Amino acid sequence: MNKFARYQVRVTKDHLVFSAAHFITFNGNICERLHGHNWRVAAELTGPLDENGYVFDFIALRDQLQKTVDALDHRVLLPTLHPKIHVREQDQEVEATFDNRRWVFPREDCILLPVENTTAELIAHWIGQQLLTVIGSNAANQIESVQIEVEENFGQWAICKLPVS
Ligand SMILES: Nc1nc2c(c(=O)[nH]1)N=C([C@H](O)[C@H](O)COP(=O)(O)OP(=O)(O)OP(=O)(O)O)CN2
Repeated sequence: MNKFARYQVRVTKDHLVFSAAHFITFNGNICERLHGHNWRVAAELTGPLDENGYVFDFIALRDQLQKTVDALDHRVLLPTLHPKIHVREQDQEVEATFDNRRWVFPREDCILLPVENTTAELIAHWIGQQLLTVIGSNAANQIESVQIEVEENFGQWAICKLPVS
């Protein structure tokens, strides 16, 4: 075996897609209108081979990623760390405000994400963190990094690579 070889596994599937609504701010004070995308997700893990000759079991990776994707599907994505979009949970509803604009959604239709803006990059970051909490490096695997790719619109991908300590 070549000791300098590096291995990766990558998973992407037609069903690793979530349909969700969001709005972001950009260039300081511009806030988009609420709109939706069919976001496609791919994951890639890097690390040494285990006794099976695996970096990580594709099937376990696919199934874990599917759980996170399903949690986002048919939801409104709201950022809880945005400096100007204020998100408040109230009984059965969630209220979001930005300057003099206000949106109210049923609580169960929303997912509140601890991100500063629901950009594809920060959604990819959050998905990567979710994956790491479950499959993080341990005795059974020695994953070195997790890379999540999120396609917001055809051919428009954001990629977040998280090193595993
Ligand atoms: N690097 C990033 N760039 C942009 C992001 C992002 O998350 N990361 N997001 C946006 C907006 O969300 C924008 O709404 C993207 O929507 P999209 O539908 O792709 O843009 P268009 O309006 O050009 O597409 P239509 O198909 O014409 O609706 C922008 N940039």
